[in-house]
Amino acid sequence: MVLLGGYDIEVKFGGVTALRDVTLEVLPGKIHAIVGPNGAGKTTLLNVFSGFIKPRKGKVLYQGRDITRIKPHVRAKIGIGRTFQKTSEVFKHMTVLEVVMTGALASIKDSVIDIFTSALWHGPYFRKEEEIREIAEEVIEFMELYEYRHRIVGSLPYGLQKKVDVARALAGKPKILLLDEPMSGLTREEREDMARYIIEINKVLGITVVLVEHDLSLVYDLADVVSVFSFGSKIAEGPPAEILKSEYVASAYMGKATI
Ligand SMILES: Nc1ncnc2c1ncn2[C@@H]1O[C@H](COP(=O)(O)OP(=O)(O)OP(=O)(O)O)[C@@H](O)[C@H]1O
Repeated sequence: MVLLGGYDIEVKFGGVTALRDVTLEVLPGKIHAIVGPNGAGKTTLLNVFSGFIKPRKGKVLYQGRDITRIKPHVRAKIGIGRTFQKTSEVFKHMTVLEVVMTGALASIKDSVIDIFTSALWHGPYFRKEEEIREIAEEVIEFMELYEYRHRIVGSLPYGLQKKVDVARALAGKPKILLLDEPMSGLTREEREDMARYIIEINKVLGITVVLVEHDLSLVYDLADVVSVFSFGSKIAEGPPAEILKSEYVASAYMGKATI
């Protein structure tokens, strides 16, 4: 059964068609990479999956349910987590622990902490905060961020900021994690480190991963399936060993290195 699927998706920004009749199905347990040149529509598709962009046409199904009109925070609650290309300005001023705790809020059943209730009776409020902190601490441990947990995110090197964003998304206990270029701007060593976490997230935690990535050699090593986008359309899909060697795909990259 398909875990998350977009069907005949069309997105336009003014005169620009960012996605044209795109259908993409993500199977559970896989690492599904999305590649393509700049402006191909990769981030737009992640935004459609996570609910930040509503498609003009088409629908999004999650575990067989139509979620096309469901808001991003609700999608996070039902198991669709995501990271962003850039760390948000808000998160930059918070500590690592605080940022990861905001992610954990999504995994708590009733995450709206009711100030009124907490003023009357401290029990539920503190239990929830404790639960949130526990989830955050677990994820911080998993991502090996312990020594940085009280550091302000904006003061950390870029590679660590990317790790914090992955940790924030993981704390929401997603069933599927949408990673938007988690390795861009990282050093070779940091990229290898991030690749290791992605494998662990998938194999150890059992989380399905959708990975938007420019580095084709990493995709070759990591992904079970790769979808290639060009000018808003999906032009190829299949196992990386087959797809990334095709002449057609190479020409879509217009001279960019393939494997
Ligand atoms: N908010 C927006 N307003 C206007 N145009 C947009 C917006 N977001 C994306 N676009 C346009 O839609 C097209 C697809 O963009 P998108 O960011 O999805 O591509 P991408 O494949 O993720 O590229 P990159 O690899 O550079 O991140 C591009 O032409 C882009 O300029």
